[in-house]
Amino acid sequence: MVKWALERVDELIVLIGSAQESHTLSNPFTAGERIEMIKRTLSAEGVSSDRYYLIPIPDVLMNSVWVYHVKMYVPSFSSVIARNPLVLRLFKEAGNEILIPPSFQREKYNSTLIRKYMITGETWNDLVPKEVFYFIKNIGGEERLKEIVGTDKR
Ligand SMILES: Nc1ncnc2c1ncn2[C@@H]1O[C@H](COP(=O)(O)OP(=O)(O)OP(=O)(O)O)[C@@H](O)[C@H]1O
Ligand SMILES: NC(=O)c1ccc[n+]([C@@H]2O[C@H](COP(=O)(O)O)[C@@H](O)[C@H]2O)c1
Repeated sequence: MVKWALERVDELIVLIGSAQESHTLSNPFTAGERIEMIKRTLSAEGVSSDRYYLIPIPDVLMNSVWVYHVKMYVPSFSSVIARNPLVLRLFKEAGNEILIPPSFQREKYNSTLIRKYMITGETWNDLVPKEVFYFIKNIGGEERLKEIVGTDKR
């Protein structure tokens, strides 16, 4: 997705959404951990860090003010790249230009499914970049998820 975007824009701002969340089933990793995973992957892929920013954005309770909240955290930008329907809707209503990237085998690369595999012990190493796989292994990510959902056997 980042490579697709960088073919179309000079500089990319990657938002780390729901940045306040961690240690939950849907967002098991801290914003800082997510930043590390993305940075390690992009570095291994030869993407220069001069071309992107990684900016954590906590959620707000009111969708109608979210775009203005995002704008407070990021440098000025010319267009928005997203697939999430709510994100597209909110930026469109705020008058921003939208670019919708293609789906890259979304049925296979599905975070909800990958987290499920981490809990059930099914193979997930081929569903994430290897830098992400080793990072999650090293921080005990699978154990964290299993403990959160209460399936850890200890
Ligand atoms: N294979 C893909 N092709 C296109 N866009 C993708 C792909 N995978 C993720 N995305 C986009 O990247 C963003 C993050 O997706 P990701 O699956 O990591 O988290 P998510 O949308 O929170 O999913 P989940 O709810 O399963 O955790 C989403 O906007 C999604 O549309
Ligand atoms: N009101 C809000 O805080 C608000 C609104 C729209 C999107 N978001 C965030 O944007 C992100 C969108 O995620 P994906 O692009 O990964 O689907 C999520 O983290 C979501 O919580 C937050």
